[in-house]
Amino acid sequence: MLYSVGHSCFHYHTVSDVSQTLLSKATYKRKTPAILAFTSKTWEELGTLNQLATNGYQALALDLPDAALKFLDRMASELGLPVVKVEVCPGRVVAIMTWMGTNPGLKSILLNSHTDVVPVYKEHWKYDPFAAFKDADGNIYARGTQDMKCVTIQYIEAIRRLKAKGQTFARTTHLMFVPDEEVGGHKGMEMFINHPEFKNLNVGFALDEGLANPGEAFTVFYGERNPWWLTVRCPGSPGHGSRFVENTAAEKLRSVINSFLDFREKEKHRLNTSECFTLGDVTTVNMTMLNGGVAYNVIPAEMDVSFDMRIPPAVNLQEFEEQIKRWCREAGEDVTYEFAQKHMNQTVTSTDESDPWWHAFSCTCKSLNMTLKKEIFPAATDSRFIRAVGLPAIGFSPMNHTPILLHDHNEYLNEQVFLRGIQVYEKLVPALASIPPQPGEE
Ligand SMILES: CSCC[C@H](NC=O)C(=O)O
Ligand SMILES: [Zn+2]
Ligand SMILES: [Zn+2]
Repeated sequence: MLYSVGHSCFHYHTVSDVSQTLLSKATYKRKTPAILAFTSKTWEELGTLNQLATNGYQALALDLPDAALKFLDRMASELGLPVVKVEVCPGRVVAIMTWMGTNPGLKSILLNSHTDVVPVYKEHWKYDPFAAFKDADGNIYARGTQDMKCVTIQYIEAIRRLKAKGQTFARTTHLMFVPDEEVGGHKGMEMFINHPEFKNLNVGFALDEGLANPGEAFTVFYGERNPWWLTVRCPGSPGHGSRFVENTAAEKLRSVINSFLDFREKEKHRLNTSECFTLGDVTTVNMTMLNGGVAYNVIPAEMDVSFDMRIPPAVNLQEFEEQIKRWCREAGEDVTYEFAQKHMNQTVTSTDESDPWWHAFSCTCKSLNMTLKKEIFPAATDSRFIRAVGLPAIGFSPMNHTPILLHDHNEYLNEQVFLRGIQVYEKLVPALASIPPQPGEE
C-alpha cells in the first residue's frame, strides 16, 4: 500500500502524507506545512493527484490504498466473517469485520488497528522497509512491524484459531481497520466515532495499539497525554540590519523560546529525578518549527515559532493555557498564539480490579504469566477518540523484550514475540467476549 511520488522515492500511505511533503516543495514553501496539512484547504489547493502529475509531480500506483482493503477482504473471506466498509471521507475507508456473539444484545468487543504507516528514509534501513525481511535471528524488519501491522495480524490470526476450534462467545467481536491515524485520525477514527455505523457496533470495550517494552513486562496504556500544537507569532518593528531597532520580532521570539524551553528543562528534570515517573507523567515541549526573515539586512516584521506539547491527563489545562498566555505577554507587545491541535479530553480508562473489562484483561494476562506495567501513552493514538465518547479503551501491543522502534529506521519485531502475541489474543478475546451481562445490559 504505497504512494510513490516522482522526484523522490519516499513511500506514503495516506493522501495527507503526500500532500504534507508536496507542501514543503517550492510553491508552498512560505506556509507552514504541518499546519496546512491539517486543514481541508490543503488538498483542495493542491488539486487531484492527476493535476499534480501534470504539474510535474509524477504520481504512481494510486490504486494502492485499495490493496489494504483487498487484503482485508481476503482475510474476512478466509475467516468467514462479513465486512462492512464505510467511506468516512473521500478516499478514507473504515473496514469492520464482525464475529457475531451468541448474545448479540450484549455490548461488543472492539479490536482496533490502523492501516496507515509513517514514511521511511529508505537509505537508513538495513533492508528494504517494505519487503518484511527476516534475518537469521528471526527479527522481521519492515515499516509497521511494531506500528501496527503486528497487532492487526495478531487479531486476525487469533480469531482464525478460535474459529477453527469451533468456539463461540456470548459477546460480538468487531475487528476494525481505520485509515489516517498517523496524521491525527481526523479523517479516520475521529469522523467514524460519531457515525451511526459506529454506534451500531454497540461497543463496550476497545483494544488498540500500545508500545513495545524492552524488558520482560508488557506495557498497557489506560490514558493519553493531550497533544497541543501551537505557533507563537512575534511581530516587531522592521528596519535596517545595521541598527539597534527597538521592539524587534527576534527579541520577543527569544523570550518566547526561553520560556517554553526553560519549562521543558524543568519537566525533563522532573522525569529524570523521579523513580516512578514515565514519559506519560510529565509534559514534553519541543520546538519543532521556526519561521521568519526575508534577507540578511532586513529586520523582519514577524518571526514565528511552533511547539509540539504533550500534556498528561492530571494537568489542569486551563491553568496551563494561562501560563502560555503569560509567556506571550512577557515576551512583549502583540505576541499571539494559535493552535493547530488542541486536545482537551482527559478521560482515562479504569484499571480498577472491580471494572469487569479490566478485570478480564488483567486476569488473562496474569494467567499467561505476563507482568503488566500501566502507563499513560506519551503520544496520541485513536484510543483518545474512543475514550472521548465515554468508552473504555486499553492501548496494548503485546511486544516485550523489544526496543521501541515505532517511526524509527530499521523498525523490527522478532517472530517469536510476534507469535506469542497471537496466543495472547487467543486468550484475551474469549475472556472479554465471555464477560457475563453487566447491570444495564440487555
Ligand atoms: C495530534 S495528532 C498526532 C498523532 C500522532 N500519532 C502517532 O504518531 C502523534 O504525533 O502522536
Ligand atoms: Zn500506530
Ligand atoms: Zn505511529
